[in-house]
Amino acid sequence: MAKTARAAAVHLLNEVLGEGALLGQVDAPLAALSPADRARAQRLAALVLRHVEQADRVLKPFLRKTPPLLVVNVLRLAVVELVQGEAAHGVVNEAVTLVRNDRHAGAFSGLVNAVLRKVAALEAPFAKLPPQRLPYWLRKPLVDAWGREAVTAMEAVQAQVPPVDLSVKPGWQGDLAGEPLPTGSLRLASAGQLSALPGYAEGAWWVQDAAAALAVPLLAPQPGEAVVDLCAAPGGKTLQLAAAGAEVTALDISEARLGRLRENLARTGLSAQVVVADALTWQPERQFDAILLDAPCSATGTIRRHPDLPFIKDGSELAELVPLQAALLDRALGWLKPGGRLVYCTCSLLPDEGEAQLAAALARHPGLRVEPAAVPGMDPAWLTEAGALRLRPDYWAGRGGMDGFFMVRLAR
Ligand SMILES: C[S@@+](CC[C@H](N)C(=O)[O-])C[C@H]1O[C@@H](n2cnc3c(N)ncnc32)[C@H](O)[C@@H]1O
Repeated sequence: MAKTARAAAVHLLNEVLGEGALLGQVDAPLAALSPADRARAQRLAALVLRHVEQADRVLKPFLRKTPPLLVVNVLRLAVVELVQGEAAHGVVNEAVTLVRNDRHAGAFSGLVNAVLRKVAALEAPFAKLPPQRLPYWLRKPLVDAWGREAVTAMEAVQAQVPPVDLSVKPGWQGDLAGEPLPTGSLRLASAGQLSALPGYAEGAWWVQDAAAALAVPLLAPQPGEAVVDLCAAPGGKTLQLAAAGAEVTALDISEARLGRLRENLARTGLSAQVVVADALTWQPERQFDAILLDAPCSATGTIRRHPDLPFIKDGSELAELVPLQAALLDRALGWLKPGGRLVYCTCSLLPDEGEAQLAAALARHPGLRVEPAAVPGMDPAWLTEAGALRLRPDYWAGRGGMDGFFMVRLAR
């Protein structure tokens, strides 16, 4: 069992890079740690995942053969910490101890010591290296869609620790230091312990990426309107809909994820009717003024917040996701009242889950039309030719970027 944050970080890396586990779903290595050390372990693991490629390039000249994964991950963590300016003796000593204490890797402790002393003597070892590249299966379609320069800019943003964005309940007068973004979110440069911030206990705000927060303004829910949020959990968009005064039905197939949605509603004092169901078979008893379909997707727009994704996904799930998105959209369109509107969105950078999905839906549904996107604070450059919003991590790069999203408002 890991006794220090660094040891736990190495175990987390072993699970992600060796077993293909999602970083957020690995708990065992964290079990014996204090909350502060758990957070540090997760932060360190995420930091390494943002720089695996550079760390490996720095290490390569010093390794004749590739050591076992645990040793490699100890070395990667140490390199990244040295680059961050951590004191060399502490970093090197703990790396050596971690390896020495491992039953299978103990013999490599001398190598670790020798390699890290050489790395510690280098000046700014990452300075001339490009940001970590996305894997080929993802990079290729992104370069085809957005161009090489844009993809490099996305990779540069994905290498940075992202800021924390909050959606604040309308009318809250509390005092929270942060950068008010043009679209209404509040951006915190360094969040620290969120639950200690003003307004947390009274549920005055919730964490939600600034790009994710645009789908609800695009739908523009009105007080008293009947709105269904399909694929609602964990509920960031449900909270926005409820805060706008809509009568919200929040549906999701996952009971576990809806548990988090219920907690979020309870903390913020907002209300919604919660339904556990498969949207492909659910039969609503009414039609809706507005529908939000935040469809399951590759989540490739969220890599800046989830640097583990490029290492565990291979694009194979798209073969199921793309038809599922189309089926959900076809079904949801049938639940709109005459004159109603639907927002379809995905946190994906891939046109197959966005622009192409829209074009196919317009071809399948004669009479369906796009209502060109207009949300407060939006940059006209985000608008596609078809009238949808294409949001990318490299937008607002100087401010810390935003998650990648596609969103479109449809009516018929
Ligand atoms: C992108 S996430 C939704 C995020 C959420 N809208 C938010 O803002 O917090 C997609 C959700 O779709 C749900 N989902 C996947 N397939 C579904 C289906 N057939 N019916 C209903 N929900 C589904 C997943 O459980 C997941 O919670």
